[in-house]
Amino acid sequence: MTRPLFISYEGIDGAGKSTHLEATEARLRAAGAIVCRSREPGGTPLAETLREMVLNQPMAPLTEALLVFAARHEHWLQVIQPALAAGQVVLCDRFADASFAYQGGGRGVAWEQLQALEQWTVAGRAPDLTLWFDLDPAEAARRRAAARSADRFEAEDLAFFGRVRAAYARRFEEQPQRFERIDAGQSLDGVAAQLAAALQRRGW
Ligand SMILES: Nc1ncnc2c1ncn2[C@@H]1O[C@H](COP(=O)(O)OP(=O)(O)O)[C@@H](O)[C@H]1O
Ligand SMILES: Cc1cn([C@H]2C[C@H](O)[C@@H](COP(=O)(O)OP(=O)(O)O)O2)c(=O)[nH]c1=O
Repeated sequence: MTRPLFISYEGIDGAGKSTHLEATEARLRAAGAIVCRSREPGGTPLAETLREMVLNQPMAPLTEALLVFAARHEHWLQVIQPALAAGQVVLCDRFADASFAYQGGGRGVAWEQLQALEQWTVAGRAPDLTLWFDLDPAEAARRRAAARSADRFEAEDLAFFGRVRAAYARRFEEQPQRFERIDAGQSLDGVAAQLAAALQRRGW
């Protein structure tokens, strides 16, 4: 595989994105791809600094939205665009859908404002494929509690994650051709099989 490809991983915290990123990376490398793996917020030194602020410091919802899109602009210019231009496959742990889900659904920032920021920062460019790990917030909270201590987002309640999940569903409905919805409530093997099938459906 030599054509450029941009894949994002999305879902509420604890849905299993990080667990399955590696398997997809191995599959694509085995198919001959040069893989650029990254994450948001982050992926450049400045964007990682912004990530620390967003994950740890209290701030207004709009400030949060401006910072995640500022980090995305840096990441887009310095990492994603050059990798795609070089014919690489970009695997990104979250992208703009996360801002619609968390800052839009979770915090209540207007959808139109987020759409304007998306145009400003990445010229509205969306991933070629978004793997949406969809999971019930209560199950996600159980998995997180067993795995790690919470940051500013992970400390939010079930109602917050219910709104985040609903906003992911809205993005899914707005751009269905770009998404593959993964039932993340299944076993590890079940989720892996869904991922493999999703990539195969698209010829990857
Ligand atoms: N399908 C699954 N069934 C049970 N536990 C899972 C499953 N997928 C992931 N986990 C566990 O849930 C926790 C959160 O997974 P993680 O990949 O870190 O989620 P995310 O990156 O989406 O926040 C980890 O401890 C992981 O081992
Ligand atoms: C990219 C992005 C992430 N986030 C949040 C969602 C996550 O709670 C957090 C970091 O994402 P993530 O990397 O999934 O966290 P972890 O390292 O715990 O696996 O940032 C936003 O609120 N807006 C955004 O635009």
